[in-house]
Amino acid sequence: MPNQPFKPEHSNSFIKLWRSFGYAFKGIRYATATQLNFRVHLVATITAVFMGLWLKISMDEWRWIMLCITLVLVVELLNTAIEMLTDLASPGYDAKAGHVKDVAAGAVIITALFALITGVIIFLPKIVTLLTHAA
Ligand SMILES: Nc1ncnc2c1ncn2[C@@H]1O[C@H](COP(=O)(O)OP(=O)(O)OP(=O)(O)O)[C@@H](O)[C@H]1O
Repeated sequence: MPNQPFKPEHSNSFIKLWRSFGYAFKGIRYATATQLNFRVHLVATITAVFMGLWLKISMDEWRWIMLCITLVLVVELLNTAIEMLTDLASPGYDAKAGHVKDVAAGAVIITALFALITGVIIFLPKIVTLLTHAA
């Protein structure tokens, strides 16, 4: 039926919950397949986790790294959703549509800078110590 919101049928609440997980992972798979930026963030995430294990960072430092990873991935997913919604609502040129995308991109940059600075603060002194001891 046209103009009716799509609502899949659910026989019980467990199946409803299970399907919600499925839709969420479908969204993450879609972002991974279509968004280069999201794939770059995933590579950065894996690199940060391996560096954390290699450099034996403290539990407190792990908390900061996990916060950065979560923030960066969540903001990138929201940015992707905003971009897609903007393209749906405004397929042609519209200055406001451009501003919407620019503002969302601004949120990604701020989060990525926060993650970068946190990573430098945590990892750089340990790498310098390793290198000076190796020399
Ligand atoms: N409909 C539009 N009207 C006006 N300006 C737009 C429109 N769509 C995009 N823009 C401008 O072009 C920029 C890039 O848009 P685009 O949709 O290519 O996003 P992107 O950041 O390159 O993301 P991706 O490459 O992941 O799709 C936007 O930030 C905005 O400034």
